[in-house]
Amino acid sequence: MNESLEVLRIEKLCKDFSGLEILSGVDLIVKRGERHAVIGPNGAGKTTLFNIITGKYKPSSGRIYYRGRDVSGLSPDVLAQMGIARSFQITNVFQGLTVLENVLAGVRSKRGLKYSFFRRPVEQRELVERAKQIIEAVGLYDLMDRPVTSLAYGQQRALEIAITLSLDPHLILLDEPTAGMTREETKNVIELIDRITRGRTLIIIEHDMDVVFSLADTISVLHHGVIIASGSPEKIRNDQRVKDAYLGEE
Ligand SMILES: Nc1ncnc2c1ncn2[C@@H]1O[C@H](COP(=O)(O)OP(=O)(O)OP(=O)(O)O)[C@@H](O)[C@H]1O
Repeated sequence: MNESLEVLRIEKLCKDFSGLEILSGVDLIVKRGERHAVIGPNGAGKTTLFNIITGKYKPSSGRIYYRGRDVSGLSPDVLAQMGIARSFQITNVFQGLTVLENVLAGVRSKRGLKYSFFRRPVEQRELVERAKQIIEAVGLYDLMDRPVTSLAYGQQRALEIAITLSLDPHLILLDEPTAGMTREETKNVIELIDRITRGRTLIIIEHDMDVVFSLADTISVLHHGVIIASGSPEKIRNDQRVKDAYLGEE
């Protein structure tokens, strides 16, 4: 395999909480441009895996390589600056600010600028333009001067994706982006994710198998703390261990 195509390589990753082992030797490779879904039963450790990749938790043992560099145990800030972005939960954004102000805050933080720090007007204009482009891409252009609190649920999720994109990431991690959505909203947000993350690498945790099998080109199945299968949707659908452990008769 060509190493340069690997965005993420996880080797023998273990994590325990107070002696209770949640991840027991996860091996995972995510290639550039992949739409990679991580699936598995409730409590399998999917979110824990995300928390380790994004630096929120440190691994108990094992290594994580991002674009060829060992990033095991680095802080969330450093990893974000390196281009690993996790979708924001709307509860973490500035509720009183407008859509534009929130996305602008992301664009500024990517450039290492603080929220209230005024640059030369020309730079300021360039940042605002970039923020507007992203807002347009997620379909919120007409709402950009609205406060976050006035947005409908689906629109708030679109804003989360916009803020994630404002960090200009190489690797995007989305934890159940369709949770709590209606069928129609789910369809729209999946179409949106597919469109606006093209050319970037995506890892998604998702319980909705319709979403997984329509969006992902690679699926890894986490079960009892290890990846029991990884491959194309076709391969996963026909994998006997996966059927036994998780997909059942679906
Ligand atoms: N900070 C923590 N301290 C102690 N235990 C934790 C912590 N974070 C997660 N766990 C435990 O790790 C296990 C795996 O949780 P995790 O949220 O990673 O699973 P998941 O696969 O994302 O589940 P779900 O599909 O239900 O979201 C659970 O038993 C959970 O209680």
